[in-house]
Formats: sequence, structure tokens, C-alpha cells
Amino acid sequence: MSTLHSQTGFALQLTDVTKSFGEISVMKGVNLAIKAGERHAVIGPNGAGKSTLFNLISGMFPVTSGDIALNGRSIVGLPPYQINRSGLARSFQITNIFPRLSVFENLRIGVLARHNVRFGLFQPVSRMRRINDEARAILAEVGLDARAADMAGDLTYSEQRALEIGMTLTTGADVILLDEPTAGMSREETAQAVELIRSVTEGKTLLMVEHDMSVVFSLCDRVSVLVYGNILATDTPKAISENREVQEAYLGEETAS
Ligand SMILES: Nc1ncnc2c1ncn2[C@@H]1O[C@H](COP(=O)(O)OP(=O)(O)OP(=O)(O)O)[C@@H](O)[C@H]1O
Repeated sequence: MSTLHSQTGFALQLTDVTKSFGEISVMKGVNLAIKAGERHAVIGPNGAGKSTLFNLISGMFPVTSGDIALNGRSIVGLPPYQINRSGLARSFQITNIFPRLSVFENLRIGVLARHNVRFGLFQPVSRMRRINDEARAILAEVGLDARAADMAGDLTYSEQRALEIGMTLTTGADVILLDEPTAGMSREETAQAVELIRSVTEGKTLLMVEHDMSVVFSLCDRVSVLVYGNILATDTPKAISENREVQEAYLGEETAS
């Protein structure tokens, strides 16, 4: 895998990806190359196809045509769990944790799944210790040590989002997809979330859907603008914010609404 990785230099590469729902064409030939190790945002007006894009990459929806490669290998046609095992983890816009289990148990389930271990009485102690250690390390990484024993459902909204990010880390993936990770957060919570995302994605590749341009500016190396199933532009946050076509796409939306 690493050889292929260094050959292409891209962690994720979409080539002429199209997606139609019946007669409706939602992706119209998307080309997108995410460099290994970069933090990349996808922005775009409502209904532009950002969620569909994530659903295609994570294998939730089959592509109509085109190719998606993860670390240089095509993942088209693979089910979500295999894409996940190939190194891609996605966190959802909708909170996706077990509310009646403790924070630690949530993370441990993720680690167990990664090691393909079922809950049981007869696990070797050494293996369980390793799994607990791994879960504890992720707990610390996402800053939830003090909440380890609390039920996940009792966490604050932003703590739940931190736990979700922790869940993506349990998979050991090196390409992380985050769907609007700061949506619904206060300015202070957003600043904390940005720092958390920055630290947990160090050395990894991040692709995120994000509406908040200040988050994009402080976190991302590059931005792609998706408008009605086409990538309008890919560039640095500064260049994108100064791009006339992009400004018009957004102004067009504001005028329409
Ligand atoms: N399962 C589906 N069947 C039919 N049409 C769909 C389906 N999923 C999405 N669409 C359509 O595809 C288009 C893009 O939707 P999508 O949810 O990907 O946009 P988005 O950019 O994520 O929007 P938002 O920012 O509002 O979440 C919309 O017109 C939507 O109605």
C-alpha cells in the first residue's frame, strides 16, 4: 500500500465521478485529488452534493461512473466496511455514538472492531489490556479523560462530537472524512474543535465538509468548491475567497434565497 501511496502522492483521488438518482444527475464528473497529509475542505451551497460526495467516497452509495482511489487503489464497488479497513474513516453529521454506553466503552468497541475481537469471557488478558490501553490513549487524544465513565448520552454536544472524532480514530485510518464537525457549536467550542481536529489529524489526511470559512482558513491547506455536482475550483483558502466565480456562486445562492 505504501508503495502505491508514494507513487501517486494522493491519499484520495476521484476521476470523472458521476452519480445519478434516476433521471437526476447529482455528480457531473467530479475530479478531485487530495494529497497525502493535507487538510482539505469541501465547501458549496446547499444541495451542491457535498453529502452525496462523502456517501460515494465512503461506499454508502455506488458511483454511476468514474473511479475513486484510496492510497492509489480503486475502492469502487467495495462495501463501506472494506473501505474502512482499507484506511478511510468517516464521522457523520448526525451523532453516531452509543448513548447508553460509557465514553470509554464507546471507544473500546471501536478498537475491538478494528482488531476484529468480539466481546467475550475468554479473551486473553494481554489482548484485552492492549485494547484498553489503545482506547485510553484515544480518550486522552480527544480530551475526554475526565468523562471516561460517564454515559456518552450525557456528554455536551461538543463533547459528543469529540467522541465521534475519537471513534474515527479507533479504526486506525489515515484518511479521515469529517462532515461539518463544527456545525451547531459556539465560537469557543468551534475554536476548541479546530484545535482538536488539527492535533488528531497530524500526519493524516483530512477531507471535511465545512461551511464556516474561518474554520477552513485556520485548518485547511486547500479548499474545493462544489457547485451543482461540479468542482468549480480547488485552491488555497485565500485564493478561493478571492475567486470571482466562487463569490458569484455564493452570491447567486443568497440572491435566490
Ligand atoms: N437518495 C437520493 N435520491 C434522490 N436525490 C438525492 C438523494 N440524495 C441526494 N439527492 C439530491 O442530490 C442533491 C445533492 O444533495 P446533497 O445532500 O448531497 O447536497 P449537500 O451539498 O450535502 O447539501 P446540504 O449542504 O444542504 O447538506 C440534492 O438535489 C438532493 O435532493
